[in-house]
Amino acid sequence: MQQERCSSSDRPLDPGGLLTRDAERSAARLGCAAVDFPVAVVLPAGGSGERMGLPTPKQFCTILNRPLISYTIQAFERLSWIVTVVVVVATENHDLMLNIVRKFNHTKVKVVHGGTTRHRSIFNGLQAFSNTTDSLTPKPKVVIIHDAVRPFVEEDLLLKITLAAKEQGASGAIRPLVSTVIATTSEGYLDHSLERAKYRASEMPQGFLYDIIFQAYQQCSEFDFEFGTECLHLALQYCGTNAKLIEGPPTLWKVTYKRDLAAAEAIIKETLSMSACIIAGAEAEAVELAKTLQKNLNMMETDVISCAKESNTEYLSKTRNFIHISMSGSSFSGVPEMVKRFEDIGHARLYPLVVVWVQLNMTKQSVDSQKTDELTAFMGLASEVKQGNVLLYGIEIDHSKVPEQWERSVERLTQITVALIRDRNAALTGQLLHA
Ligand SMILES: Nc1ccn([C@@H]2O[C@H](COP(=O)(O)OP(=O)(O)OP(=O)(O)O)[C@@H](O)[C@H]2O)c(=O)n1
Ligand SMILES: O=P(O)(O)OC[C@@H](O)[C@@H](O)[C@@H](O)CO
Repeated sequence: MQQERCSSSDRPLDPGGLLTRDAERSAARLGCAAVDFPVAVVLPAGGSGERMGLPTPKQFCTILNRPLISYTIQAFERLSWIVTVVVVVATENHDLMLNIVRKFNHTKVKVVHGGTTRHRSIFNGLQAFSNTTDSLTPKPKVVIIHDAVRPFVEEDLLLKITLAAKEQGASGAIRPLVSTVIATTSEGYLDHSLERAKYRASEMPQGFLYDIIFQAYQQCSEFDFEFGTECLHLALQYCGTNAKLIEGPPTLWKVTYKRDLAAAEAIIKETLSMSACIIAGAEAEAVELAKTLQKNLNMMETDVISCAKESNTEYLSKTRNFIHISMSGSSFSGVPEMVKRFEDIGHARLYPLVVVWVQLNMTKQSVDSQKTDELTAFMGLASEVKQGNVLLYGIEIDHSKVPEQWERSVERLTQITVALIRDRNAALTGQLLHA
């Protein structure tokens, strides 16, 4: 079958690195040689998240059943030129962090203990590389320091930060200020305001020649350790190294308050919903419905394939949303087979997959015991595959010879499908909705 896809030139950037695979593509895009020196990462994650106001430290709060820190780790781990990711956690969270490393197969991670402040935690992280006997933490040429609660960091920016740190000794991401900065008097009145255009917000990631930032931390004062918040300042004050500043995208923000967690979830769901694979089978009516659905799903990048066989593995690994169109009467036997293939390639390890099973009824369906049995079996299958992080939904649509009726049904099918893919709500799995 001719594979067809909708164009999606306005496709948003991939802020969480959820879809892009390797920095070499970005290196090529940036026109720069791939990184040919060792680069490591330190993710300070030893805080308690007081401003989040939740019992769980924000770095361990989950989005789609996965801790926030795992998204941040993945944003670095997927890059072939990053050797090690040192995660710095509070002692009491050591085992929790090791469980996350195991569950999500974070192979480049080394866990070390944090300190009472962010600077102390970062220094502890840097010291992990000074123990050269450990093969997992060889001393890097450049070290990237990045708050563990900033899950969205793109390959392109990381390359720019790394190459600038190599050349200049230090580099940091910045963003325009949204609010004006003012100085207050001790009585709580306005003393003066700063000219906003002259200032920027210091964000993460930041990059350093390892020797420079390690030396700065070795020299810095107790006051810096206790009250400081800026690594770039330490490099300048103690090593005379002036950081190159690089403007980053809006998605660099730090998850600090509850609203930030909701925003992060929305961005992740939006990123996961940008594409879909429609499996149509061979029946003419199913193929026709697949093509109409593809046309209607013009906000997504879609492929239509005949069946989820090995030969189409490339499609199965490219998206996390699958719409399986079956003629009524055919059981959903294709679903377990497809889910097994997902398991074999570990496709649902990091993100929940959505399978929308569309049943195209060519004749009016009677609600009888057979139908009830079918529904019960479908709910059972949905419950089973959910264990493998696959969300299985059902939609049935009655074929109609009346064009207007059929068009309305297909429109409803489109809307329900988009809603299920976007929301990934586990509570609706196993249901057989009606378009
Ligand atoms: N002693 C500390 C304090 C903070 N951090 C980390 O530094 C990053 C940025 O700090 P912040 O947003 O202030 O985190 P918290 O200190 O946890 O937040 P709060 O100030 O609201 O308690 C976070 O990933 C946090 O886990 C750390 O590693 N060690
Ligand atoms: O002060 P907090 O610990 O809340 O957050 C740390 C931030 O200040 C820091 O990540 C950036 O400003 C870059 O230095």
